[in-house]
Amino acid sequence: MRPVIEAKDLGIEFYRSRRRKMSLREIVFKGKNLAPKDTFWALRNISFTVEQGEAVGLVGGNGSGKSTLLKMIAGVMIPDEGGVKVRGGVAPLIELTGGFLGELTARDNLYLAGGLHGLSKAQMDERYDEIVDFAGPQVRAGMDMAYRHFSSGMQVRLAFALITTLDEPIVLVDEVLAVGDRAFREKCYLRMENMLAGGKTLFMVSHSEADLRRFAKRGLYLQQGRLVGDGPVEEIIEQYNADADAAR
Ligand SMILES: Nc1ncnc2c1ncn2[C@@H]1O[C@H](COP(=O)(O)OP(=O)(O)OP(=O)(O)O)[C@@H](O)[C@H]1O
Repeated sequence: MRPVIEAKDLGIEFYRSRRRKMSLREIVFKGKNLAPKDTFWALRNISFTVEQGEAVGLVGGNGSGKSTLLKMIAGVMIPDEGGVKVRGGVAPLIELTGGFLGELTARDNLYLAGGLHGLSKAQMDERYDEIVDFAGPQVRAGMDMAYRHFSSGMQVRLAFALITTLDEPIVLVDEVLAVGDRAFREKCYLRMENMLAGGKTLFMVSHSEADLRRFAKRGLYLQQGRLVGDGPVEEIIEQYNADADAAR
């Protein structure tokens, strides 16, 4: 079977700071910015494949490139080198805002996001109650409010309820789950287990060993933008912990 995610020599370069303004002298004499390009590779030479139904946990220190990798798989960031092929749609929960628009009501955001993932208004009507029930009574009470007035926990509740209700075969989950309260996290865990049992592919970022052990069979380990580990999740956690201990 062909892999559902196929990253090949993936790389992305970022500016460390905003490009500085050109000086008058540069404009007059050169017409171009003489400052050296202050960039770095947030990710480079990243290659891996994920098969359908796999549960992969991505680990790495702060700033190692985890969220950036998720965004490239989701297609919201474009690599500067190499590429990532994704077969089948992706439902990403990668930022608190979940790509939702702050000025629109939560309800309009749901329909808009559903539409982006190929669901018609009638299909969203059918799923609306299931999504909002899962998100909880506070969210239901706020569905006609501008999304930006939602607390961060409420935002995650709605975004998680939505992405796990879509039909997309690949689900990406960033650390955002940590924002939910305990009762909600437990509901999310059950839903993630059901999704995996149903054959969906899960790609998650987590700093929680318990979560990684519970959901991921395989681990990928990023260190300063390089993929330094790919194997059974238990071994990857050990490798990551050993490096963290050595760095202390
Ligand atoms: N749009 C951007 N422009 C410039 N630099 C960026 C941009 N997005 C991320 N970075 C930088 O790229 C690096 C990787 O960031 P990323 O958010 O992917 O790390 P992470 O592993 O998810 O970190 P954390 O565990 O703290 O969430 C960091 O140095 C970050 O400052």
